[in-house]
Amino acid sequence: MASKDISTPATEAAILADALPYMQRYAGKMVVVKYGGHAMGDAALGKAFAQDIALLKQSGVNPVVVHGGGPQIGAMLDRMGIESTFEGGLRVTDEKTVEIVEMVLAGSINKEIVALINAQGAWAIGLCGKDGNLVFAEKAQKTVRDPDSNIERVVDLGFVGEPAKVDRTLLDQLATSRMIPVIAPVAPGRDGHTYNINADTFSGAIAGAVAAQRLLFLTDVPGVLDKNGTLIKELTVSQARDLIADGTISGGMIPKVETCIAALTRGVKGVVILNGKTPHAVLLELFTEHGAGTLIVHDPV
Ligand SMILES: Nc1ncnc2c1ncn2[C@@H]1O[C@H](COP(=O)(O)OP(=O)(O)O)[C@@H](O)[C@H]1O
Ligand SMILES: CC(=O)N[C@@H](CCC(=O)OP(=O)(O)O)C(=O)O
Repeated sequence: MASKDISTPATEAAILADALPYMQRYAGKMVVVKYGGHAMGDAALGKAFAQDIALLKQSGVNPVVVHGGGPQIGAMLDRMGIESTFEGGLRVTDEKTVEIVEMVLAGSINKEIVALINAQGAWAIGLCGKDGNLVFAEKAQKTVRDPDSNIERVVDLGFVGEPAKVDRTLLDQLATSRMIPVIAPVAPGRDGHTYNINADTFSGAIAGAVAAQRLLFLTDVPGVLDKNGTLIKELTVSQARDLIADGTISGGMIPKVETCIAALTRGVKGVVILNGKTPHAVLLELFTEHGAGTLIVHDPV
């Protein structure tokens, strides 16, 4: 049965009017939106995302988009017959793999998102860590704890980087212009190599450097789920650490939650993991009372 449209001019006006205090709260502030590879791929959802970003800028907010593309990199590596493995949610990245990663992230996906946003009458500009000295990487040092034996071991992830330095100059300049930065998570190291940085980690570093008002993670699940698959609406830092330690949070959710914790420590005001498959998830989260997903908060003092 088709759903009945119950909106009237009065209810539509009320929705717009209700958005006013939220718009005022975020006006002139930086909001970092991490657009995960799993949230991409559907044309209607992509358009809704682009409309949200364009509307944020139009209303005086300064959105900074950082995107992923893990599944898309995986598909390209498959096509090229290159095997790929993960350790603790991070892709082990050799010389051949980092070339493909840069091509897929800073090439095709970055430009697709820029084009989507610009199709909404906005001015998006595609960047990666290399542009304007935005981000310098250093080789990631990663230890992984085996959940069965509880033994920690050091893993060599190859050309996987951690953001070591973020220079906000370019982002500040763009914030005073009509431009919306769309950033791919690859960055140069001081050693001249290109490094593959997990997009969650990268977005956390950007959000920390600009002291973002909000850091939103758009993914393919409603938020952090408990062992029964039920959404956890609010999670303290210690509860989040416990869920990683007992294996409830695994795979790609690990860097996301670790980034949330680090971002809070760096002074980001609020971090939320939410379902990017909900149309207009960004607008609903920022400009209405219908915020969804998991809000990560400091431990009570
Ligand atoms: N406790 C959990 N709650 C929700 N998702 C989880 C949890 N543990 C692991 N995951 C996995 O994390 C995935 C999201 O991370 P990831 O695949 O990196 O997405 P993205 O591409 O959006 O960054 C989910 O699709 C889910 O499979
Ligand atoms: C080191 C590392 O794992 N890098 C990620 C970068 C892309 C990413 O993080 O994309 P999502 O946000 O869609 O997962 C990768 O190679 O898949």
